[in-house]
Amino acid sequence: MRSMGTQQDLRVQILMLDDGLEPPAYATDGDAGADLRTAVDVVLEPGARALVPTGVALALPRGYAGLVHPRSGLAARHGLTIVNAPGTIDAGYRGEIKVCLLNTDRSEAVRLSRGDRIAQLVIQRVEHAVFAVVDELPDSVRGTGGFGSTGGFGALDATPADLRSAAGG
Ligand SMILES: O=c1ccn([C@H]2C[C@H](O)[C@@H](COP(=O)(O)OP(=O)(O)OP(=O)(O)O)O2)c(=O)[nH]1
Ligand SMILES: [Mg+2]
Repeated sequence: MRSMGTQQDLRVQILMLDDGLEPPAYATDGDAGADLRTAVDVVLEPGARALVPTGVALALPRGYAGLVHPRSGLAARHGLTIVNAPGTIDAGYRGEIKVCLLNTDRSEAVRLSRGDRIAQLVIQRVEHAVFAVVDELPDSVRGTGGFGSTGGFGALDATPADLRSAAGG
């Protein structure tokens, strides 16, 4: 069932730069992402990428961002992903949303036709920080540990060869 919107839904103005395409829409009620369509036919050879126009421009309210995520079905079936996933659409951006698609499949080309749903736009609230430079940060349980410090993948200073031999390879 396609969502018709409720009173709580955020109103976002969109401009269709390509009248022949369907506007972004949530495929079923409650979906997080509204599907974006390609405005052009595209063939992506194995390993190739392309910046694909969607024919859509937005005016997001300040305090929101649009995140352009891959679609999991295309990813699982064809290896199609987005190079900069998730792409960030700033509230102040009024240009066309474009999607930097990448075919990660090693042997098959991905063929997309104008109007195909290629990505999904998740609109989220975002904080705008005021960065306060300090001399010392407050303590925390994690501290400075990162990059696998909680275990499972070897230590940060391990070489790729160490990691392979730890993995039995
Ligand atoms: O997948 C994306 C990512 C970004 N954009 C548009 C909207 C966004 O507001 C603008 C800038 O994106 P970003 O900040 O990620 O790119 P940048 O390389 O930092 O460019 P800029 O210097 O314009 O900020 O480009 C897209 O159309 N698709
Ligand atoms: Mg930027």
